Amino acid sequence: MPPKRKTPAAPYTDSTGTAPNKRSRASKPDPKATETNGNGTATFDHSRPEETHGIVQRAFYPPELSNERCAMYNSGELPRPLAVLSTTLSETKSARDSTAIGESVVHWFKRNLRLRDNKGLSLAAAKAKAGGVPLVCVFLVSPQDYQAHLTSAARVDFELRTLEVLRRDLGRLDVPLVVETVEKRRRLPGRLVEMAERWGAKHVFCNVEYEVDELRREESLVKLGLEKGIAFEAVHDDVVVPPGALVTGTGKQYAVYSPWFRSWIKHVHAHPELLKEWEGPGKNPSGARTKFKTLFDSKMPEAPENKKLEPEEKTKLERLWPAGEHEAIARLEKFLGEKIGKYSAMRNFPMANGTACVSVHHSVGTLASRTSVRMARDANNTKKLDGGNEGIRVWISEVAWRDFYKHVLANWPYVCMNKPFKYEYTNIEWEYNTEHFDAWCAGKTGYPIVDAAMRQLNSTGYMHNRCRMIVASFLAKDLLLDWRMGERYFMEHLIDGDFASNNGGWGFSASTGVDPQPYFRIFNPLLQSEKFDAEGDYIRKWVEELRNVEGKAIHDPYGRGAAGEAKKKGYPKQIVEHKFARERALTRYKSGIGRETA
Ligand SMILES: Cc1cc2nc3c(=O)[nH]c(=O)nc-3n(C[C@H](O)[C@H](O)[C@H](O)COP(=O)(O)OP(=O)(O)OC[C@H]3O[C@@H](n4cnc5c(N)ncnc54)[C@H](O)[C@@H]3O)c2cc1C
Repeated sequence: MPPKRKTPAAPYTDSTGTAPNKRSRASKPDPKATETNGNGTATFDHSRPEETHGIVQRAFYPPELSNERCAMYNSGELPRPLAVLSTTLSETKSARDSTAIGESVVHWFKRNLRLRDNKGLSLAAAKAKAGGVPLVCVFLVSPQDYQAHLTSAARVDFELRTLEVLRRDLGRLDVPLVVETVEKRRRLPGRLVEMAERWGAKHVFCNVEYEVDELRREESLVKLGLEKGIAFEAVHDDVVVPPGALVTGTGKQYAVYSPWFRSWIKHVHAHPELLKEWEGPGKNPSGARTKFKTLFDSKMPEAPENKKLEPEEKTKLERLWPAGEHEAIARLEKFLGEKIGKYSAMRNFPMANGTACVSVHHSVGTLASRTSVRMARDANNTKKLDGGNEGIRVWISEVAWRDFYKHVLANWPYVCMNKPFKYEYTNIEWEYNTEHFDAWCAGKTGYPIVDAAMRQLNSTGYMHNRCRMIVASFLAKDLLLDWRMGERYFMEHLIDGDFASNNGGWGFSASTGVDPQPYFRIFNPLLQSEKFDAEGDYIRKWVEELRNVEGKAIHDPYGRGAAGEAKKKGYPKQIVEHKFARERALTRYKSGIGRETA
């Protein structure tokens, strides 16, 4: 039975932020509605804030993991899901390798919605070609996965638009793309195997996803497949360097970015094949269209009801974020040709338009990070990842952050179970002030830079990286709200929502993640505003109430002589005072760390 709680479609406000932001209230689950989980058993614990505030989604998951179990993942007493999948793949290798070709080969698209440079697809196409059989492609829409993973309506829409492009491109090669909705997520592996059987396929390929649910699903598919005589292959594609490949001198996984990045560079230079471009699929044998006629004719499903955008939101996002891999490559080429040289100098200024804006493509997989890194390397005069053009070097190091957070996710899987990387920080006593949370969501905190950023997110599904850091720090440190509420809000609104990068970014900003900086590094929102939006243009763009405010008053209208104008336009006063909030955060963090788990 599907979970009862519905996550409403994310509304997109205009730049005034005055459109009713239903979303912020709706993000808090109705306790009554979550009494029943996906398995039909009542498990909601009203005494636990992480449940009442929708951080742990009991409709899909067990209660918050204990610190003791986190420690067991670290000590190896509990096996990591990626290790379990790898073991199953190696134990079944000979059985899979000796599986006969069948009548077709299947590629299962997930977050890799492109033909170009797609490892799983390339291997599937090569297998089909060698066996002289058609390639058949499939994408399964899973509404329960969208809910469990808090996928934003903007992203669902982007995915479906991308699938249209993919289907058109595959059709030109006489390759069918079947897109089908599977209502119950538990049914998904069985449905995929049924489809393969129906198409006479003995080989199914996909690219690995590193979230725990997905790794476990892939592992079950390897076993289930073999029971039915089907070889299921899951390969590394979403990262440049597969998780686990980089270890410290003492054989441990890196938990700090800088040494990890030096090791990443060395590894990629030593293994240039990691950046090789995977060949795209060729044309299917003649006869594929006749044999699979019904598959070519199948209809594209609509977004699930609770993930539908309003028509005007849809039109706006289509214009802002055109879908498909051709658009992704065009954006990347434009950035490499025109902007990358100044990336290092401009990347921190939200109004500078100095970044690539390709995160949605990396996230949905219309662009492989491998492709991005290779193309940037080739544009460098050293033809290497380091040295040469500073902008290129720095941009590659930013794309590498994406790999880094996937490695963190694979190596510390409890970050995917609502626990912070520093799990001992679970015990910090957070505020669960819903008025503050709602003000943050709606961009009405009285801190113009925070409000501008939140309104950019609510309006476009995107926020500049510097602003993501500012608003995340503000939520966790100034409002002292449980950072996981902010993490959730981001996932429900970002078009580029990616679990690993989002969780990593929030952990970094809340000092609960893989950041060697201590918790007492607290952003001052006013100083951040003055430094990164010195003229206030970003604020004026997004906070309509302050459009007429001139000079330095834009950063703090009530404190710098623009109170009359701000009040007249209905702009709120600061909901907390930074100095007080900073001291409160320092005290709470200090006393929370080391406290015994409840
Ligand atoms: C609190 C917080 C939450 C975030 N949530 C997400 C998220 O859900 N999805 C997401 O893709 N990024 C996330 N980021 C990272 C970053 O903000 C975006 O990737 C970036 O703003 C995308 O813009 P761009 O494509 O112009 O980036 P560019 O600066 O051009 O960088 C190129 C690419 O490198 C990768 N990248 C850059 N910075 C980071 C980073 N800090 N972490 C991981 N990858 C990075 C992205 O894939 C990006 O497209 C988050 C950061 C923070 C601080």
